[in-house]
Amino acid sequence: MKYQGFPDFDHGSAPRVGVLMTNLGTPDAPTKEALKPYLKQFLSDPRVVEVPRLIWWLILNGIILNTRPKRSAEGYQEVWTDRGSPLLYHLQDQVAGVEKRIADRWGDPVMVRGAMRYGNPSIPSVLQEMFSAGVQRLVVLPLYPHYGGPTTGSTFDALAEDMQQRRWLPDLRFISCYHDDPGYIEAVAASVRDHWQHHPKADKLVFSYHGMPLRYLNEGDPYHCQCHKTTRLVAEALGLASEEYVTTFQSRFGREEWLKPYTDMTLKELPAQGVKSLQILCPGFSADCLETIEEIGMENRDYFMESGGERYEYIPCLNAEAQHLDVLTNMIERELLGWTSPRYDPAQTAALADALRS
Ligand SMILES: C=CC1=C(C)c2cc3[nH]c(cc4nc(cc5[nH]c(cc1n2)c(C)c5CCC(=O)O)C(CCC(=O)O)=C4C)c(C)c3C=C
Ligand SMILES: [Fe+2]
Ligand SMILES: [Fe+2]
Repeated sequence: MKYQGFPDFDHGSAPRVGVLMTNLGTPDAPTKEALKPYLKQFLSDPRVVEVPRLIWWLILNGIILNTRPKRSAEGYQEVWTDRGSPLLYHLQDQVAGVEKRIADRWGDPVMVRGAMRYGNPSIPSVLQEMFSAGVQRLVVLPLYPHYGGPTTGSTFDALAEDMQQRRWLPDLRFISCYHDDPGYIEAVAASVRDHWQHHPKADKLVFSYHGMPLRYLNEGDPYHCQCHKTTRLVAEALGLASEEYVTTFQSRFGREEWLKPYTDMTLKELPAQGVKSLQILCPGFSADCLETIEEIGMENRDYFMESGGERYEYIPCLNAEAQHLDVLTNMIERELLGWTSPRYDPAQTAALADALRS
């Protein structure tokens, strides 16, 4: 059978609206055995590594997958919790929070689920669950504020690849970015203001975003511009002058030139320029993960302090903070309009019925 369907579909059953929230992915355990298949899936994606396939296959299987899993597993061990990987439990909390908000306003026809682009729960397995439950209209929200081919673009590929196998396709709405959404900007600014309530302002506020090869920007990826726009809008909301903040790019991988300035190099240079205290945030990540907790919270702290820095504070991601959940829900609700309507409050409906009867 070429196309997968639901032969036992009950014609006439009520169609449902679904919301799928996705993030990048994470290994099932912080071990080199679990890292190897995870990194293989991730790094085999041509959206992530744009290198001719045969050359990359040799490098990936001959070198990277023999060395990187052990090193990455050590990093994951530093951040692993009782609930597993932070990226996964934050996604679970974000989904639960949005689900509750949507259920309160829209009722049962809307089904909210979370999935990971790589690893588990996989996008195909969650789509199968949603379509089996009768979802015929689907809103997809990749939890990346900034559009990037390796992240958002790749998420769309995974959806498309799944749907190429299906007989009955849903209506589809895909939120490709929200880097300048006023609610998101305000939530990021509020997280900084909140931090300033308990810690005096530092010499510099560093906005650190995940990097990508410079080549992707030169070939038209909007990610770099969107990151700079977020920084500008948050800085405006905070009333910062241009010398009070800087945008940097982290998590370089491989030998190619990536977006600059690099976070690690910048932090090593700042103390010599008179910056002794800094606060750093990662607005490109909707949830804390290896790249923020370990790389920014630990590794880069050491670089700054060893180079003469005196105070270093990491401001956490928005995670499942109430304001963030409101922002995500608002974005989704804008997409739901026209597909379904907010349900009536049952008490109000009963009162109206009583009033009509009397
Ligand atoms: C190899 C190239 C990579 C590109 C390009 C890239 C882009 C990119 N990534 C994120 C967000 C995340 N990356 C995460 C982990 C991660 N990223 C890479 C490589 C590239 N990323 C690797 C090899 C890894 C795995 C960890 C490691 O071995 O170092 C994560 C998840 C972290 C977790 O806790 O599980 C996120 C999130 C963005 C936003 C982005 C560019 C737009
Ligand atoms: Fe990455
Ligand atoms: Fe740009």
